[in-house]
Amino acid sequence: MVLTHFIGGRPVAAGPGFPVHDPVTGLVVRHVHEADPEVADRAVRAAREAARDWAAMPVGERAGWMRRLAEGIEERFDDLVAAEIADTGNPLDQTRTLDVPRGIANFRAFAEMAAQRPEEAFHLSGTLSYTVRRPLGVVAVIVPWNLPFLLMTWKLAPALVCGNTVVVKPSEHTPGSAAVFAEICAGAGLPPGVVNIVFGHGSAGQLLVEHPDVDAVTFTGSTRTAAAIMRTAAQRVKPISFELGGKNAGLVFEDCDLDRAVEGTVRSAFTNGGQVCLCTERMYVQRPIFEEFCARLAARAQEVEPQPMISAAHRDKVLSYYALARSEGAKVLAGGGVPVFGDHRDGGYYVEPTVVAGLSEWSRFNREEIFGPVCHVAPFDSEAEALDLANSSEYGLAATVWTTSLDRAHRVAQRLEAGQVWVNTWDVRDLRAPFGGVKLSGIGREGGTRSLDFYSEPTTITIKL
Ligand SMILES: NC(=O)c1ccc[n+]([C@@H]2O[C@H](COP(=O)([O-])OP(=O)(O)OC[C@H]3O[C@@H](n4cnc5c(N)ncnc54)[C@H](O)[C@@H]3O)[C@@H](O)[C@H]2O)c1
Ligand SMILES: N/C(=C\C=C\C=O)C(=O)O
Repeated sequence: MVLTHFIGGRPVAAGPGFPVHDPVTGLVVRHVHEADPEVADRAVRAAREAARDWAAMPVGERAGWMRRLAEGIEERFDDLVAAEIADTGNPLDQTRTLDVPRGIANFRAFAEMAAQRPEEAFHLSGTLSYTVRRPLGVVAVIVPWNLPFLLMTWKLAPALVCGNTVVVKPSEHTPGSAAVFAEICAGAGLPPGVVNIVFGHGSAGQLLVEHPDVDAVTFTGSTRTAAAIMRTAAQRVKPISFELGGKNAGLVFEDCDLDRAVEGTVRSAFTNGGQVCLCTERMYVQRPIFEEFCARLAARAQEVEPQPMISAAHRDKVLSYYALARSEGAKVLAGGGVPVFGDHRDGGYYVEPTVVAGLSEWSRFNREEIFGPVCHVAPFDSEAEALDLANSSEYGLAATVWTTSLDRAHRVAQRLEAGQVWVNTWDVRDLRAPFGGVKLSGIGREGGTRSLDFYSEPTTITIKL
């Protein structure tokens, strides 16, 4: 069975098929149709045809549709979990407690935020100005493979509730949960054409970005791809929202709760095999506790259950950084290679959770996003030095600070060049808060009213009273 596109509320089997591999075993888990220009155009046309009626629907009614989609996700929970695991090899626990539940949370959160959002009004010299908001129109939603369902629904919920229709292009590595979601949309009776899903590689995404009838692009993925999308979108000055790569820093001060700092770093460095844009790849530890922190993190890294990389190519990329570290004289405190299981997983794309030290700040290892279960640990002496080290990156997505000093927590967090700073915790997400990165980590913010601002355009109407 080849996964079909979902256009105008119906399955569409068109375009050549391509294989998707199970990262756990390396075996082919499914085949998917690749969208060609005709398929992409058909999907955009279906979205356009549905756009007027969907935009005209009162926001309260659209919020009701978001709640129905959340119910549909709940009803198909196990199918979504199975599809996500088949494509990503993610652990069952993570998929059941994070990946799929966040899909439900995304739809419910944006249903409430949109339905309750006030409009603005201003009195001035005998006039009243008020705002109304209109959707952008047809939005291309292009998403990556690392948290496929979470990230797709993070974009879909606000885009839809604001009255846009969408054409989604999931990653070529992880089509399964999007295909189940298509069935959920059809099962809920969502008006045909409101959600369209086309599969394929980057070229399929490019077809959407360049399509003249796509009004805006929302993208989560690598900074490199974003640059290509930006060049294409620039031809028609399309609004873009970018959630991109990171090279996130963690600052561990000597006054921290060391148990919490070590456990928090185990999570922030190794969750999802380090394949989360928010993961920490650069750790800076105040010198008095540097040796103890390294020893404890290295010991814990050896207890972490290895998780597969999404593909053989990505596994090889991560291993190339392990080799680079060794070639540059790094001290490998834990991991650094490929785990041997002696079972079916030996055909998969696994790497060892790894901790290294002793590399220059300017090593490629410490400058480039690796996107694997690995971090480098370096000492620092002063707070100012720690901030300079953390802020030296071209990226600025997230950071963590470990300290028991309230003054230091606020002072340091406010000086970090990042879109999100966690203090004594990691990856706690309030969906109402702005989310996104600075520098090479993104353009714009999503989350809360920021998402509603991106997915709709205000008109100011001024009336003589
Ligand atoms: N900031 C965030 O919230 C966030 C979240 C998850 C992942 N990421 C980043 O995503 C990257 C990993 O994901 P990835 O490897 O799938 O990224 P990627 O950029 O290779 O691909 C992302 C998506 O874009 C599509 N694509 C590729 N080339 C395209 C083009 N020229 N035009 C249109 N679409 C194109 C891909 O098919 C895929 O669907 C990492 O850099 C990670 O940091 C960021
Ligand atoms: N966008 C979000 C997470 C991004 C994860 C990056 O891999 C989210 O939690 O809403």
